[in-house]
Amino acid sequence: MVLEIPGATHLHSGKVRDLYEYGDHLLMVASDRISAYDFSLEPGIPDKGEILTRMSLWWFEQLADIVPNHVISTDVPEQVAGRALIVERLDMFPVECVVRGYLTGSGLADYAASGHVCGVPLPRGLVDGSRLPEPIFTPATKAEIGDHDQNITFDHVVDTIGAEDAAALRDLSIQVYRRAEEIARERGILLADTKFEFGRRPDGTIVLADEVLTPDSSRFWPADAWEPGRSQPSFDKQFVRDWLTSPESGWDRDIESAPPRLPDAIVEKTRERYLEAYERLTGRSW
Ligand SMILES: N#Cc1c(N)ncnc1-c1cnn(Cc2cccc(F)c2)c1
Repeated sequence: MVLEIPGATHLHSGKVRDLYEYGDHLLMVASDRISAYDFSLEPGIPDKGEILTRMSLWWFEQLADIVPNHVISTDVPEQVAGRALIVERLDMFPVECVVRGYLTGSGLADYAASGHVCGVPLPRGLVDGSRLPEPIFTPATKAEIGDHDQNITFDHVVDTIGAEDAAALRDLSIQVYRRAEEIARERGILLADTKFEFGRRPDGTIVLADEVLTPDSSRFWPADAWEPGRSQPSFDKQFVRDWLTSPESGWDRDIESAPPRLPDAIVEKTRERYLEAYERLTGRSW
């Protein structure tokens, strides 16, 4: 459901966020929607959009010394107060800048098939959840709605945007990941991987855009439950995943039907996990 927002023209909707033209700028709106197993679930998680917007803002502040960002203002229309940002309109690079510090998901699948991820060779013997010797840049192409991003090689990025910008995005992405991973780990959260989007200003400056380092753009794992060799619990989505895959939900993931509505208890526990992630990372109380 696209909101009618005075002064804003709807541009694009993702699974959990919406983008609007807003004068000379853009309005990026985070919904309370949550997605799992490639479905947008019902109901939304109360305050999720605001919690993740505040988290993203906090990260932009922590990273401002190493990379400029696109945030212009938080003075947004009343309808989306707290869960939207006015951002600078940039010329976006058509690359999902993924950095992985741990091996799982599509990275693990590529590694199992080839010993490489996005053309990057990895040591033998790694398992689900293994920490990588060094964080790796594993870019992807932006998928169409409903499709998965496609992992690509660095050379493909060079062919797409040129060698200078490709190297700049790689180096910036890894530098930002390293800083964020250390901050999160000190607070008991493992930043397994994350996805950045960058754009360019008319003067050529490369700017960190989109949302950053939220549980929607990253894998957040509780550090005290980390155990390589199996699937790691998600910091924020594990209650949802466990309920959906339990007999109680009656959902059969294999027949690709839409999942049932989440029970209130699961919604509330999930809201508390987003709050816990926000308060632990930022040190700020909600
Ligand atoms: N951020 C940013 C941005 C910018 N600062 N300038 C120009 N374009 C974008 C832009 C275009 N698509 N997206 C992804 C996106 C974000 C939010 C909600 C969505 F539905 C989809 C980002």
